[in-house]
Amino acid sequence: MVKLAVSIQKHLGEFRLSVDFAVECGLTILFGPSGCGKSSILSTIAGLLRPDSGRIALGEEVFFDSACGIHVSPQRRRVGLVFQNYALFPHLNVERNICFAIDRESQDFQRKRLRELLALLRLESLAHRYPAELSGGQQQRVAVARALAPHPHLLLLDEPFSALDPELREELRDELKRLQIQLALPIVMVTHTRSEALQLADTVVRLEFGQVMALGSAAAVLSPPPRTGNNARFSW
Ligand SMILES: Nc1ncnc2c1ncn2[C@@H]1O[C@H](COP(=O)(O)OP(=O)(O)OP(=O)(O)O)[C@@H](O)[C@H]1O
Repeated sequence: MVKLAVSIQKHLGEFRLSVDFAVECGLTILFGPSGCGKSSILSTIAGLLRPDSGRIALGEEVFFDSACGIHVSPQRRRVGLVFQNYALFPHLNVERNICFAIDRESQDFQRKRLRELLALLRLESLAHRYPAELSGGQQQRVAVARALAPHPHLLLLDEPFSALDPELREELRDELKRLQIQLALPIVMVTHTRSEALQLADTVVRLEFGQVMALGSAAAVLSPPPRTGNNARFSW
C-alpha cells in the first residue's frame, strides 16, 4: 500500500506547525479544533504552502525535501484539492468547470473523461447549470469531479461537508466512501466533527496546537472525551 509521510515544520506568525506522521493510504482524517493546523497541513501536501523544513512523500514520489532542495510545484504533484467553499468558477457551467481541469490531449479524450466524471459523481442532468443554480451538495460534487479530472494520486478535502445540512452530509459521506473504494484513491480529509471521523476514517490523525497528539483507528483515537478539560472546542 502507498504511504503518505509528512514530517514538517512551519512558522505561521505566532503559530508553529511541527508534525511528523505516516499513514497507509485509505481515508485519513485530520481531526482537531479550529486553528490546530489542519488546513495548513493540507496546503503543504498540495504544495500551496512551503514548509520551513522537513519532508513530504507519497510512496516513492517526494513532493518536498528541504535537505535535498526538493519542492515540487503544485501542478506537478498530481494532488487534487477541494476547498471548503468549493471554489467553482461562477461564470462556467458544470461541464466547463470540470473540463477546465482535464488534460487537453484531444477533444475526444476530453469528452470521454467528462462523461466518466459526470457519471461517477451523478452529475449528468446538471451538466449545463451554473454554480449559482446548484445546491451546496451539488456544488461539492462538481468540485470533487474537477479535483479528480486529472487522475490525481491523492485527494485532499478541506471540511467538504461544513456548508451542508445534516441530512445531506450523511448522504455525501456515503458517496465519498463509495468513491474512495471504487477508485482506490488515497484521501486525506480535514474535519473537526467527531461523527464524521468515526464514520469515514481508516486512520485518524488527531492534532492540537500544531502537533500530532494521536494517530490510529477512529475508535482508538476518538474514544469518548473525559468529563473535564476543554473538549468543548471539538464537535463531539
Ligand atoms: N498566513 C498566516 N499567517 C499567520 N498565521 C497563520 C497563517 N495561516 C494560518 N495561520 C495560523 O495558523 C494556525 C493554523 O491555521 P489552520 O488554518 O491550519 O488551522 P485549522 O486547524 O485548519 O483551523 P480551522 O478548523 O478553523 O479551519 C492558526 O492559528 C492560524 O491563525
